[in-house]
Amino acid sequence: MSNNTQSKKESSLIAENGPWAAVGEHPNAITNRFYTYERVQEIVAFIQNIVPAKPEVAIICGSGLGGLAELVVDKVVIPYADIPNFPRSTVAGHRSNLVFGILNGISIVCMQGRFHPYEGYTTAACAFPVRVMQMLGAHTLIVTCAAGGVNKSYRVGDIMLIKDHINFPSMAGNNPLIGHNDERFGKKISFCLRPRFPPVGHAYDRQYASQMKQIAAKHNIELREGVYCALGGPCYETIAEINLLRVLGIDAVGMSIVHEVTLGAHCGLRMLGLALITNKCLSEYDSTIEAVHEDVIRISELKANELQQLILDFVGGVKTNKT
Ligand SMILES: O=P(O)(O)O[C@@H]1C[C@H](O)[C@@H](CO)O1
Ligand SMILES: Nc1nc2[nH]cnc2c(=O)[nH]1
Repeated sequence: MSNNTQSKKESSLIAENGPWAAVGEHPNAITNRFYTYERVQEIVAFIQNIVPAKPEVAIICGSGLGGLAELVVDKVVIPYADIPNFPRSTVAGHRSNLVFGILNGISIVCMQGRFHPYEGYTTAACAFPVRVMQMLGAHTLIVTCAAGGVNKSYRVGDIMLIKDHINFPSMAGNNPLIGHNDERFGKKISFCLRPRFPPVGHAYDRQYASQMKQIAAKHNIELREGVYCALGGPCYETIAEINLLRVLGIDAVGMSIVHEVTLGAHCGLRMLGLALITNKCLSEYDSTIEAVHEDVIRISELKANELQQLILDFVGGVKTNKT
């Protein structure tokens, strides 16, 4: 290859990938480049060809919680593997399907299986389906997950309404919005397109939270309310880490949600978060009980009905809100 051809090849790489593409770069710098607006549009167009109906509510199912999709009627299931450039879930308890249909009278899209940074995906790649679902028409996002109970009063099987989160990966410089800020993502609000510095202080919608509390009370389901924090995983926490999280006022710990909610806030979605406490976090050195993923899935499946009931009723209420 001539020097000229080589340098042309390098400059096109740089144009597409940024200044360090030809020489390698720090992994934290690899963020939102692959799922460009155009690539997301292609994925949206592919899906709309199969499912023309607009979903109003998007739901992301956590570990062992994908059974919710069984309640969807007039269902269209698109395996992630069939969608160009869509990642695959590689974790037990996460199927890899995008499910469309009607839930309690409202048009929904449900991710049966999410992506986690510990699977090797960037936070931007993990969360980009949020943008896909918003561009398909969703105005509301429900995120669910399995989590460890950090709060000592929490019991296995409790459901926690997520009031707020601590995004540890972002605090360490790993946020899905790092990189080019494409203002075409999301809808225009007042005079401002999606901002470079999106506020996330009210990412979890307070009105949705109070509706969820009423629904839980109606079903006699005790609902906790607390702060979720995401760590990178895939290790569960050390005892010292749990003790640290407790000092910080964190109630539940997991490995997901925060990057999805970040993109959801960026594209103007109203959001609700529910965490199922699948295990108590260890805080004594003489305890022999460790968190294991098999228990996480077992408890999720055991408690899925309660969570599904809450979501079913909530989705019905979203419909009422819209009319
Ligand atoms: O996808 P979620 O957050 O529900 O899954 C949690 C976090 C890890 O993926 C896994 C650990 O057991 O469960
Ligand atoms: N990080 C983390 N994620 C979880 N997901 C389910 N349980 C746990 C836990 O104890 N820690």
